[in-house]
Amino acid sequence: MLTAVTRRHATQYLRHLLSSRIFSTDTSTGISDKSDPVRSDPPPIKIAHTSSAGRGVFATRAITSGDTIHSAKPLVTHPSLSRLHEVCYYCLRRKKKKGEEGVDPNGYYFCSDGCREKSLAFHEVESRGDWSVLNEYCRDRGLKYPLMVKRLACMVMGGAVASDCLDILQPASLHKEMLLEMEDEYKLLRGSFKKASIADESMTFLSKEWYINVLARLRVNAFRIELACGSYEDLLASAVALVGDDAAVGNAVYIVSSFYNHDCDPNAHIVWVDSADAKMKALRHIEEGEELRICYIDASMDVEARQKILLEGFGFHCNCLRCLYGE
Ligand SMILES: C[S@@+](CC[C@H](N)C(=O)[O-])C[C@H]1O[C@@H](n2cnc3c(N)ncnc32)[C@H](O)[C@@H]1O
Repeated sequence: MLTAVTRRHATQYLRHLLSSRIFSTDTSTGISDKSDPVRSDPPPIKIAHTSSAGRGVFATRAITSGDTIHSAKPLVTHPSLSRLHEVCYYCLRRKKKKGEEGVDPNGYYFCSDGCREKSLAFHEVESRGDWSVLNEYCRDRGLKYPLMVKRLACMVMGGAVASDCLDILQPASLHKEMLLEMEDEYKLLRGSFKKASIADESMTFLSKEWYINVLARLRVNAFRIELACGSYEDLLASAVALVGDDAAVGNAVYIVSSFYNHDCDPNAHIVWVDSADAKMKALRHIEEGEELRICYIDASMDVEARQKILLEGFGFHCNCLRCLYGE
């Protein structure tokens, strides 16, 4: 539950986001899709309370099927462990050619000087640590969120973001086993920073409570990113990755996109083309005032499977029309 102070803070923060590049309608540095120009400001949405799903995103005017509703830049990204040296360490764009071009001394690839520059704030801190133990821990258990928390902690230490920048997002409710697991992850993370000789003053925010708070928000709000295949080679690489069940290039969290609620028959969806820069698109005609909803899961699953995943992963019983009719 938001307190009065955090609610005021959240409102100010949202205002800031709506006028900032995090919530962007500018495609010049994001995905460029000249055949489908993004409409000019302001974006046709507002965030408001829903009757049964907390806050949600509503259309402020009619939106045509296929329109880009808005573009979105991630606040935090992290490549999948199996793709660490195959995708841009900042925007998750796939490495085009084999070879050393754009690769830093640690073997990480940056697709452009822009991405290298934007990652300076966290990469300087991150490259001081030895993350092999944390990576191994995550790889063994199939975890991805601890890596995003590590990246966020480096961003905070590098001065790129405030330590409470995700507080506005809804957290997952956590059970006891999850909390115990998080305590271990926290110790591992803090220990790795200590070994990297990060000064205690730079880590004052990095408490166990901060770790749990951030991870609880990532659990509900982070997106798993699978890029469209741009070439025959990409297509084959994806097919190979699927054998290892890891087709995702990485994970990312966005602020405004995190306010979209779920429907098993959604009217909007999030699209990535070649990087973590995303677009929200309308799947059908949307009336002014209608709530925009995306599908969090594979919509082709049967109703029981969908209900189970939504309850266990996101903590709610879906009562969309498809679920009500048992479709
Ligand atoms: C990504 S957030 C969406 C924004 C959220 N409603 C908020 O106020 O920040 C996901 C959470 O929203 C709620 N939610 C999303 N879709 C829902 C639905 N169809 N029915 C009930 N709750 C839903 C659940 O609590 C879920 O964990």
